[in-house]
Amino acid sequence: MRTFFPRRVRDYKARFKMPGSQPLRVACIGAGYVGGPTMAVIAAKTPPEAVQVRVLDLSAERIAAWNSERLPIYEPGLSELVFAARGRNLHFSTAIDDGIKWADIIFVAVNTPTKECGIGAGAAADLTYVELAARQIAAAADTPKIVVEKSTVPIRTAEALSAILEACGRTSFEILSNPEFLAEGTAVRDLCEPDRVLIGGDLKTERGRQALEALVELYAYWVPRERILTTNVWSSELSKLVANAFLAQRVSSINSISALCELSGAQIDEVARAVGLDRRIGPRFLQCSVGFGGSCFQKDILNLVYLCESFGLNVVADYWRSVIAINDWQKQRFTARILHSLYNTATNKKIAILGFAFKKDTADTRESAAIDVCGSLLQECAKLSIYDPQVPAEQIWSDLTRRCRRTRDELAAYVTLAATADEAAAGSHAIVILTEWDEFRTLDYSKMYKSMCRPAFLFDGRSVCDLKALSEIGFLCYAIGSPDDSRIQLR
Ligand SMILES: NC(=O)C1=CN([C@@H]2O[C@H](COP(=O)(O)OP(=O)(O)OC[C@H]3O[C@@H](n4cnc5c(N)ncnc54)[C@H](O)[C@@H]3O)[C@@H](O)[C@H]2O)C=CC1
Ligand SMILES: O=C(O)[C@H]1O[C@H](OP(=O)(O)OP(=O)(O)OC[C@H]2O[C@@H](n3ccc(=O)[nH]c3=O)[C@H](O)[C@@H]2O)[C@H](O)[C@@H](O)[C@@H]1O
Repeated sequence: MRTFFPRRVRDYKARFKMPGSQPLRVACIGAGYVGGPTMAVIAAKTPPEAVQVRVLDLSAERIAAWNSERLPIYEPGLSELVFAARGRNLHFSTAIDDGIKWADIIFVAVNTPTKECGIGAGAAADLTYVELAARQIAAAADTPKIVVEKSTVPIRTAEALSAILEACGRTSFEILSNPEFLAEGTAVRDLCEPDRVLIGGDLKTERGRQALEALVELYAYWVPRERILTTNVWSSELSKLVANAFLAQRVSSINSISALCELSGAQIDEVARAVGLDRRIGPRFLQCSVGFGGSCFQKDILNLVYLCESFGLNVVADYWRSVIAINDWQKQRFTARILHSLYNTATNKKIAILGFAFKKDTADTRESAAIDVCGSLLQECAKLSIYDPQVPAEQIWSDLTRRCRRTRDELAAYVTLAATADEAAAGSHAIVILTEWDEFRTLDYSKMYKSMCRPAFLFDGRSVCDLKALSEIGFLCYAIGSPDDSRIQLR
């Protein structure tokens, strides 16, 4: 059989124990939320004699953090994995060219944000970083490589990658698509026990099949074979966008119904439970909220919309665009409700913001609903006291200065960062819950109430509170999807 890759790539799993055999060399360009945890799990799940992993990034600061005691991202269970594998078969480095030369398999897990200018601005994916990574690989590689598209990319990006690599490189490349489905906050669990691993490859050529099999073998160390799905490259690329679009669509669907519940007397949790018990629908992703955030849902739907439009499928594009429209509306609706309840003026009123991350168990704030809600309240000249258990202060300042287009000094008159929820609430007119951190479920709300102005309001954007208990304490409450507290002014 003709072989294209070094011997250690073929059947390495069976051979690694043979004297003189070398481990498979895996590199990853991009040490972010995906590259870091994914490589940590590969290293943790494979014997060092069989697999060695290098994570590469342009950012010296990020790499230094991965090599330190304080990792650059917060993810439950991650530090334990990294500390155990680091130096054994997991290495973090800025020596990108070296890493490329060294590797057999190179994952590309760089960022693919929404384009900010030019054709497709505001919708298409910006593939600058992917292309740069491809050019770096082409320039440095001198032996055959398997290049794995891990970043989320538009359909047919592999074709562009292949063209760049083949045109500029001195060796041959095989491109695989292997999109990542981990969710932040549960990344380690998702990677260790994935619902599926999706690998797209060129099934028509022997070389393509060999590359695909090498990656399957790598995952097969810990993922049952039946959960490793192989498809053609285009199906794999598109499946990732579609999976995110479907998830986001569920959140927008339940959020749209939350508005109806508030006006009609139905209770969103009860509706979601009743609907989700139908096995055809299922119970997950039916939690109403102030709006979905995170770096990917909006960007990937926009990407899908752009793709549909470029194929002339405008009705399909409009359908998916409405998922984002509902999300934007939900955030605006929530903020408007706060304002109306506070007698239509928030000027100089202290408001306690509990939670700034886009979901619990992460310090990530990308596209967090909190940024929009806080930004709108600041436009109303409210004084915000923000508490989040994980998000660093610098991140909050950076998000708010960008959102409000004001300097930190200008904002400092209106924003303070609190060290505890109690501190944020003291002297405030209202508590606003924007992230579903577990600790917000068990706060001493009676104590907080005593330290607040009267009437004391609580706006729950995440359904974490027991509204009945809070009402008994004396709070005037509004929770998304719950029938309105008749004591609150609505218009
Ligand atoms: N964040 C998430 O939960 C998920 C993200 N994804 C996708 O994975 C990709 C990466 O996302 P994140 O890890 O969140 O991004 P990130 O922004 O956290 O990390 C990307 C890293 O790539 C580095 N980088 C960019 N160009 C480089 C180059 N040429 N050479 C070396 N390093 C380079 C950046 O310095 C950065 O550290 C995106 O396409 C995203 O859509 C997929 C699933 C989940
Ligand atoms: O491509 C990606 O980046 C990832 O995007 C999401 O993961 P993530 O954004 O980390 O987190 P989710 O748990 O999906 O939550 C996204 C947003 O939806 C919100 N959400 C989620 C579920 C729900 O029922 N209600 C709800 O409002 C969350 O609070 C959060 O703001 C997907 O779940 C991952 O499969 C995917 O890999």
